[in-house]
Amino acid sequence: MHTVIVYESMYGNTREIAEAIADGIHRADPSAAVDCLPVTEADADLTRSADLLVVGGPTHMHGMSSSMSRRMAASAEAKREGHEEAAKEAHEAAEGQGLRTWFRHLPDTEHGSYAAAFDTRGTGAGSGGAAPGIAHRLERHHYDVVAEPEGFVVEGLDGPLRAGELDRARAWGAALL
Ligand SMILES: Cc1cc2nc3c(=O)[nH]c(=O)nc-3n(C[C@H](O)[C@H](O)[C@H](O)COP(=O)(O)O)c2cc1C
Repeated sequence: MHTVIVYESMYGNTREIAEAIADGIHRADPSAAVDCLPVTEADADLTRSADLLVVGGPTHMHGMSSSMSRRMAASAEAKREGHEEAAKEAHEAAEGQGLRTWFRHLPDTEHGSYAAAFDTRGTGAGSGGAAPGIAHRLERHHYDVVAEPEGFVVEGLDGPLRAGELDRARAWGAALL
């Protein structure tokens, strides 16, 4: 069983959730091969080799990020004092491709692979979520989406994650197997 986890992250919270999901899969099946990598490094050969493809990103404007929302995220961070390192990372993420572009180049799966989608999102009731849009795109590429799209909560625009979300991500990952 080979799992590939692909994430987009401006401030690092979605990356932390992705790594916790990988950890949960490892704990559930120590023999499972798990690759966890940013969307800028996930090429077609790797995704083609996956039996299970897990994709996640931050919620921006109620859905998946766009090049505009990623630029907004980078400039919001640049205005915050003491956040120089985070602002640099957000700027680099904004310059690179996001999940929408990545999906345009994702080859259809040829052997009916499984998939799942997650996002990070704010605490508000009407926060929306990126995961339904991600799941929809996975289905369009003929993936068999095996779990309800899941959202993990961040406390502020740039985090931190709400207490308990990393444990919940580990459990969610383990339940995918
Ligand atoms: C431009 C922008 C728009 C956002 N819009 C929403 C939103 O509509 N709903 C929501 O729950 N969170 C929203 N957020 C908060 C993000 O979900 C949060 O920054 C993200 O989960 C952090 O993940 P990351 O650290 O991986 O980038 C927005 C953030 C930015 C920067």
